[in-house]
Amino acid sequence: MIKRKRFGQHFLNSNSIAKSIVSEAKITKNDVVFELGTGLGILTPLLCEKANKVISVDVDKQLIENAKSLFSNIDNLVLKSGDGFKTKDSFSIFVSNLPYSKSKKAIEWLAESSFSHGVIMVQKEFAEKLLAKSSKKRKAISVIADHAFEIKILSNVGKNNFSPVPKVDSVILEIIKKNLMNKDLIHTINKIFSYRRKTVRNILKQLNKESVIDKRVDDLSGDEIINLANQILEK
Ligand SMILES: C[S@@+](CC[C@H](N)C(=O)[O-])C[C@H]1O[C@@H](n2cnc3c(N)ncnc32)[C@H](O)[C@@H]1O
Repeated sequence: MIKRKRFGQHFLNSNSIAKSIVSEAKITKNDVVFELGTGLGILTPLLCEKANKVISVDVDKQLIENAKSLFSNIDNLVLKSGDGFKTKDSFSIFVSNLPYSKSKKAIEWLAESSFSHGVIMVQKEFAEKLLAKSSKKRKAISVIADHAFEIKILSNVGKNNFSPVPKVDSVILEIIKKNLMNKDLIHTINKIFSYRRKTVRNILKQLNKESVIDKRVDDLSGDEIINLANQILEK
């Protein structure tokens, strides 16, 4: 099977890590689990054992065909090929070893989606960005993630647990939904960070609004950035 780099196809090869991801997801028989990226299906049957229903999507048709024949005897599994970020399905728990190039998109999409909690595997550097506390390291995605979720590091995963071996190590995170965000708010937070050297007064002036605050974006707390974004969005 050809592994396609552009789809982030580094498959987990450790059954014990797969088991611990599924156990950390705290799935009950009332839950609908959404798995983004079926891959070779290391997590999929384990999720089905715990859940009422599992919807597993992979952008790679070949992988879905493969999973359909492997898991034809599992009756609470729905396999779909396509872009998982375009799903209209509702779910209570999200589980994914994310394709790393789509991590930012995944966090923004999850911030807009209504669900209870999830377990995700991300590149170590991306996890550090999400959890960055100092304003220098903080990015728009750190503020979005902090507003949308409570995030806990569950464990570190070395690169040798994947085939083919990627260049980077990974981290497993628990994400618990705190606030539902909309597209406009997410877009505005990203916009604010494109002006990070400017003061609040100057940012708002540019948008025909007023403020007496002379602090720069880097000097604002996460909550202050959310408030500023909401002020910008006010009609
Ligand atoms: C890091 S692999 C993980 C696969 C498997 N869950 C595992 O743990 O080994 C990421 C998977 O996501 C799939 N993928 C990439 N972009 C996607 C998208 N937009 N929607 C659904 N699946 C996607 C890739 O084809 C790949 O199978």
